[in-house]
Amino acid sequence: MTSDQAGAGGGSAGHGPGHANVLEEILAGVREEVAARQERTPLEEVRARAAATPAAIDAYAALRKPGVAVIAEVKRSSPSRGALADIPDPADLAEQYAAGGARCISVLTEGRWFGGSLADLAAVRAAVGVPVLRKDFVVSSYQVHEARAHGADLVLLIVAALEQNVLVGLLERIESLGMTALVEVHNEEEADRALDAGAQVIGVNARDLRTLQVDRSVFERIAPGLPNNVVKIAESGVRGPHDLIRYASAGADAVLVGEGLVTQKSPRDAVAELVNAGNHPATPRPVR
Ligand SMILES: O=P(O)(O)OC[C@@H](O)[C@@H](O)c1c[nH]c2ccccc12
Repeated sequence: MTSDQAGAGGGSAGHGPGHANVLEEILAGVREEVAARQERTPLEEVRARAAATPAAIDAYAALRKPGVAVIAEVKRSSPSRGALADIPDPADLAEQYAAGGARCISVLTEGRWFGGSLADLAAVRAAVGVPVLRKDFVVSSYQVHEARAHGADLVLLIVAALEQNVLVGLLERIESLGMTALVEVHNEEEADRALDAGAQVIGVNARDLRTLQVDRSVFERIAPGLPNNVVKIAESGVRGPHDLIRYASAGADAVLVGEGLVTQKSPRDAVAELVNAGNHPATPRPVR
């Protein structure tokens, strides 16, 4: 077993009874949590809060600036690795990321598996001026309105979790609220579905959410088939500048990094090291 496969429950992490894979198990829990929140706070109330929130930042423009962008993630734990870091003050961590030059901050808001919350999102939003991503398993427009109400500029949509018509509907909802959708794929078929849906920002996750295995070559396979106007984000498996440069060589506009930052003594310095590698003249740039 490699270190990427180790963690809570070992190789069978997350395979609960009645679920074909980890993603299905997470989604079942998320649907329950969303229903419970919607009982407490009706959609109309969340909509009103979203409407009263300052306008979203243009994340597409931010991610297309020169140099490989670093998207730094606030991540306490994960199904594959278990507990990663305490993070008592997510706003402080986000400030360190921004000071290190992060172009964007990703905040896990899923609670059961990743230890995140919407309160973390709001705290990070209040602390930094760069775009903020709601990283969660979004399956309903209720969650999109929640994202905006807590200050998100970007919302993750995972193609493997969504029927095509739902993917299209959620993407339109995200854009209608002035936000940007980060559409996550893991294979060619999902990439085609993301493009068909109109995605402008596509994340290729090296981790298969069904099995939790990491394969960094997935980005190299999929990225060359994406049009130049699409922002290409390499997600997962960045442990240092070497991985960023490898992803950049395959056309990455940005890398999304969680574990490789939260486990560092100085997250600020760790981000700065990646940002410097992404700005280095020898680091390949995407062809426009
Ligand atoms: O910790 P890593 O290997 O740097 O990975 C970060 C990010 O890619 C990962 O957290 C992630 C990518 N897609 C997701 C979807 C849901 C939850 C988490 C994720």
